[in-house]
Amino acid sequence: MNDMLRQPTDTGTGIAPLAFEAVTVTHRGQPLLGPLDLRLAGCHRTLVMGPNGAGKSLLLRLAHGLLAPSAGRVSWEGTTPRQAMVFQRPVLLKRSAIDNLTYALAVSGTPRPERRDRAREALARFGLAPLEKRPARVLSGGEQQRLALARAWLTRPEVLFLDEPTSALDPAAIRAVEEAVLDFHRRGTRILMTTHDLNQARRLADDVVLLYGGRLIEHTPAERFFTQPRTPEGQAFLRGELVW
Ligand SMILES: Nc1ncnc2c1ncn2[C@@H]1O[C@H](COP(=O)(O)OP(=O)(O)OP(=O)(O)O)[C@@H](O)[C@H]1O
Repeated sequence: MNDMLRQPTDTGTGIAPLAFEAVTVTHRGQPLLGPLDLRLAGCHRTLVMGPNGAGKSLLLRLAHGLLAPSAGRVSWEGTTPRQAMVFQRPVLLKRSAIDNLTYALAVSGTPRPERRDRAREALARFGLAPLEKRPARVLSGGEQQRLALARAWLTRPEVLFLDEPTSALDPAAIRAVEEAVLDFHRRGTRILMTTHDLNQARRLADDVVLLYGGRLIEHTPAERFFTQPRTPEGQAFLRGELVW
């Protein structure tokens, strides 16, 4: 095939859109989320915001396929992309930092001779080189989060989900996570991330999804959301007045 005609692989433009259609989640007959419709396309950084209990984590878990909707449909409009998810409290194996990474590489089919070098590169990239032999579970919160990001980095996800990845971190660690998010995006990864931090959302978002009481209130370009939110709920949220 002529190279000029080939779809670029590093811009994220080829990532299948993700569609939520009339999606609801109920628990013992009680509605938790929806019904909601949402479509995420392109290679954007979408920040999901809303008060405690609004349904942000549910939305991410649905998107990543960790939870099935009670009704409606969550589907990729095309080839299901490679995905990774980073949680507020990282889920790490009871092994050394480097072994957490070589294990992920083994699972993703990387030949054994390449694994250690690639894991070391990722550790260095996330400032963890001196800690490679340390048990992952004794790392500090910020170090664990960087290890989780390093692991995600190695799998070259086309879509990265992050659920409140910085809520327990100090300012330097928060900055490291935000820089990593920008690096993923520069490499062509679509980002879907929840946060409670308005300033963080201002720094990172291309567009904002606002949830409130399990309902999708608005999905708005960031520039517009932070200056002229479309809804009264959006306006109240920015004033810090939207509570559960
Ligand atoms: N497995 C579950 N069983 C029952 N209820 C659940 C379950 N998971 C979530 N919920 C409820 O669904 C609602 C939305 O939860 P979710 O975790 O998505 O909120 P959130 O917006 O991420 O909140 P926070 O900002 O506090 O993390 C909450 O009322 C929660 O109690």
